[in-house]
Amino acid sequence: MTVLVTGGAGYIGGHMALALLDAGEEVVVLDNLSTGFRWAVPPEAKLVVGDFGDAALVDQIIAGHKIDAIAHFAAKIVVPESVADPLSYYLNNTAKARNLLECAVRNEVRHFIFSSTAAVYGEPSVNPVFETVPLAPINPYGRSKLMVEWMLQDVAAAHGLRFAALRYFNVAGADPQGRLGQSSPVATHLIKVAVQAALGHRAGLDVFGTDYPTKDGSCIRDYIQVTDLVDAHLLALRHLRAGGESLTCNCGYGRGLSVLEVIDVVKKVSGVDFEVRRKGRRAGDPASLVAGAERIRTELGWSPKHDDLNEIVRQALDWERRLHNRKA
Ligand SMILES: NC(=O)c1ccc[n+]([C@@H]2O[C@H](COP(=O)([O-])OP(=O)(O)OC[C@H]3O[C@@H](n4cnc5c(N)ncnc54)[C@H](O)[C@@H]3O)[C@@H](O)[C@H]2O)c1
Ligand SMILES: O=c1ccn([C@@H]2O[C@H](COP(=O)(O)OP(=O)(O)O[C@H]3O[C@H](CO)[C@@H](O)[C@H](O)[C@H]3O)[C@@H](O)[C@H]2O)c(=O)[nH]1
Repeated sequence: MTVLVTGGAGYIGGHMALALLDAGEEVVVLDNLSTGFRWAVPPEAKLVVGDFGDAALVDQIIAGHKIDAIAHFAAKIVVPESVADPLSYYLNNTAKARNLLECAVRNEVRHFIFSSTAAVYGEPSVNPVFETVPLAPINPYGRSKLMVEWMLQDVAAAHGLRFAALRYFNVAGADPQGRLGQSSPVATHLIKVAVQAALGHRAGLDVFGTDYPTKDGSCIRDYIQVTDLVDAHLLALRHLRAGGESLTCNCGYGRGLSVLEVIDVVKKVSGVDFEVRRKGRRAGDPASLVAGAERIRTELGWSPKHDDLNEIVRQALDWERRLHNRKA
């Protein structure tokens, strides 16, 4: 059996391709390389360069490779961009996901793993936030993803497909073996940006908002290491293949860290006191977002192995150095 990984040339999908191959699975990556990289796809995986919304191409891949599961990572992921250009998010993340689901149904692919996001919660009134709270995304990115969760529920009810919708909190770190990491030159993620500042690859860091109602005024997030995250996908795949019910789970540690705390750890681990500028709030940022993290442990037996922020930052630093050297 073969797993189709959409977005497998990107950050998280690339780690998933590695993890699947490590587990002895066959992997086909479908990626249009809009933000991903050809070199990020492991050589043992087959790479098809194309669009996951291209139904004829997806039909052909499924038929040609005995695909029994689709792990759907491909998406546009930048929240402020989704505010400025919502229709491109509803096309890429929602409308094309509908086409992909139609292909899955038509070709009787029974298992579907979807990269959802904590952005479906919007600005939760209580943290940690559990899967059962009412969903109220506050930006087009979150809405474009929530609509896919709804489609999955409806498709699962009507057809023989079962799904795992995994709501990632803030993904960080890199492959512990140093094979891959976050590679986008324009990434906006806090740990990535802080590490680049520490290595002198960008001039310092702006803290977006220090007047939030939090312990130190900066935003609180739940940072999950990328290998721990893809482990959850392997467990979800096993669960679905064993006949388990569809499920929706938060993926986080249940631990809130402030922006300023993260910056302190990056400074400590790197040994560099880079410039930090206190700026105004960034549009669309909720004050706190921490996972209620029990369901994934009880439903899938998941337990994290890399939940130490020092280790996560070390991995991100190591990867950033490698990336810089490979470009040089
Ligand atoms: N990074 C995070 O912190 C985070 C948090 C929550 C959810 N997610 C979700 O995880 C998934 C992966 O995110 P990432 O951080 O690896 O992003 P990424 O940009 O590194 O990867 C996305 C990949 O999808 C590909 N892609 C985009 N549109 C495509 C299309 N139409 N056809 C084919 N390929 C296409 C890109 O080329 C890229 O390789 C996304 O669905 C994202 O919404 C990420
Ligand atoms: O240069 C920076 C970058 C970020 N931040 C702050 O750091 C926090 C985390 O920001 P970021 O790393 O950009 O992540 P989020 O905006 O929380 O979004 C991430 O996490 C969400 C789920 O929680 C996912 O849906 C998104 O795809 C993913 O980018 C926020 O308070 C930002 O304002 C800064 O202060 N300075």
